[in-house]
Amino acid sequence: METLNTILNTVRNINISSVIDILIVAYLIYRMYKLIIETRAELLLRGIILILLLIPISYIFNLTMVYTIISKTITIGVLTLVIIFQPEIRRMLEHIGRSAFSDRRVLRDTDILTKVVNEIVAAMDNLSKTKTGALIVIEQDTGLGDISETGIRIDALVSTSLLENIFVPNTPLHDGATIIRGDRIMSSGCVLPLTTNKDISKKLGTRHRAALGLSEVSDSLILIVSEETGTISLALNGKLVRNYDRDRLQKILVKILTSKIQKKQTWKERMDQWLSKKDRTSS
Ligand SMILES: Nc1ncnc2c1ncn2[C@@H]1O[C@H](COP(=O)(O)OP(=O)(O)OP(=O)(O)O)[C@@H](O)[C@H]1O
Repeated sequence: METLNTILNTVRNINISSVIDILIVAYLIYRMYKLIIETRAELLLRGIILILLLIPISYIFNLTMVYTIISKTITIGVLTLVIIFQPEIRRMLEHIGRSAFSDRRVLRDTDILTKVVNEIVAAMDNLSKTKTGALIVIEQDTGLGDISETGIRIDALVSTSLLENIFVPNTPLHDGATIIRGDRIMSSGCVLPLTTNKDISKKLGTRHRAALGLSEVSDSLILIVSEETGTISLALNGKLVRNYDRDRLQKILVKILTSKIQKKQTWKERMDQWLSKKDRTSS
């Protein structure tokens, strides 16, 4: 009866700020869940949930030793979690920042986007045919200013011939990654963070590990040409997909980058686009 009264009292005390409070916490938990699921943190999270479940169980069944150990180590546990989940927490905060503020790094014009993609894809295709190792990063919402500073500043319009030139073996810029922001090549010879994922194939060398590493801590699209096989791969959100041919690469890049544009368009921009399309078809 007492429990029922407590529940009723709590329900009676719910006001608009409690609802907002609950919604914010639910949203944060949901984002955290989405980021953790299918990552190396997923198994860890299951283990933690299991340990947390042991607290009420040990309390109910009077398992004094288990209860004392778990409840006493929980504070250290929280600190350890922050350290272990650091990349995931970082990604979550960046996601929240991204949804809150619009960014101008991403291409907003579909015509320019198509042109930039065409130039990149043609370069990737040629580099693949000549088995020239290459690492190209297309920056999205996560700013890569710090990584760009590890290389040599270029600041030139994206073009197939320039990209091909950059990766000519034994030239000063060929080592490391080339970073593209919008329709410009920002810099080349940049050093990317290597992945710490122990599950990836031993056959993959540092170029692919560097691509995966950056894709784990940013939303960039990272393209790789293998020097050994000429294979084209794409790293995105901590995953590496291999064996792209020219057509598939073109399609996937346009698809991902266009969806970014659409997400970022304001209602006014969408309306203007719709009206201009309508004008074109009626004239
Ligand atoms: N941290 C890094 N950031 C950027 N580029 C890197 C990094 N580490 C290595 N690279 C690039 O990768 C090259 C070495 O590639 P390696 O042969 O080890 O990789 P791989 O994944 O086996 O690729 P490939 O199939 O082309 O041989 C280096 O010469 C350098 O250009």
